[in-house]
Amino acid sequence: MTRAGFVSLVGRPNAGKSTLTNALVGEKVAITSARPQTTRRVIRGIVNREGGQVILVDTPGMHRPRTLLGERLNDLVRQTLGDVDLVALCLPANETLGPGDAYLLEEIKNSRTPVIAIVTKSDLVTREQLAEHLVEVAQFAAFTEIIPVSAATGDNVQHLADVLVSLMEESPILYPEGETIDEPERIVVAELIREAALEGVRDELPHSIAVLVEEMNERPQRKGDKRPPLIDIHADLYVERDSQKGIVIGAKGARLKEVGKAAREEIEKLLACRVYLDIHVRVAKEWQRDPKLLRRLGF
Ligand SMILES: Nc1nc2c(ncn2[C@@H]2O[C@H](COP(=O)(O)OP(=O)(O)OP(=O)(O)O)[C@@H](O)[C@H]2O)c(=O)[nH]1
Repeated sequence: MTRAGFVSLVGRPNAGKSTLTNALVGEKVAITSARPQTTRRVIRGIVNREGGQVILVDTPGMHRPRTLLGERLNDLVRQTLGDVDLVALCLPANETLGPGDAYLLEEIKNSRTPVIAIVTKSDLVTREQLAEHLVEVAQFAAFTEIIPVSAATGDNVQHLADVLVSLMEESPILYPEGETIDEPERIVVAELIREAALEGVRDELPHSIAVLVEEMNERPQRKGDKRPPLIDIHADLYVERDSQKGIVIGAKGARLKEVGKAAREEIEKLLACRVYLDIHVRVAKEWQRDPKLLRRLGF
């Protein structure tokens, strides 16, 4: 008999949730970033082990809602918590426990879902510091399990995967094996473009970029052509102000060209195909407060 179920990784911004999701799934599905609050969508990865399967839900970082977007994010987090079999609270080994963690823990308790602690980024501290941190975490709440892990070095990642599976209910596997992404490709592609567009200009454009993939079509291939299929992708990149449009495009379009190249390479890796990528930069004033546009952007 196998075990299977849904697990939600939660934690304050930058706790290492996306990186850990990638390490567990073994493929780039969630978008990692050196900056907080970039994971805007619930992206699932599927972990297959001998004993069963865990479907990972990567939740956005919790933060105080400032805009409509923020409110939706927090709704999403709450909705996710009640919907899963297990919540794993990610607590970075190199940071002290804080009010943010207490707030999250309270939210999890309200959802009545079982909770374990994952102490992330274990490679960033000494063994002594890690031991001290584990004691602190044990005193913080009655976790079913506390597991230290490093997504960067891979240390303990496989053990964590086994523990997650062992905590699931007995169940047949929920998704066919080999399937690793439970997310429309367009959304993942949009995230890769957004990530490339933010590279190097995060301070100037904190949360002001959104990407919508308008079209994604495979070109008919000539008979006998052995190359990977070619996919045409047309995407709109939304900024809030004209000045931001200038930043994204750069002098004579140089920066947008680089963004397009970086995004294209990532998309080609992900989809194992060739990509023709066309990005249009548009100004949508206050898009974060526009419910209609937010809905179109998938929030
Ligand atoms: N040294 C080290 N760095 C890590 C590890 N895991 C994540 N990081 C780094 O920590 C930063 C944040 O990681 P993310 O995975 O984006 O964090 P997140 O919790 O998904 O962040 P949000 O999207 O803001 O919610 C990135 O710069 C990662 O490279 C780890 O195991 N070791």
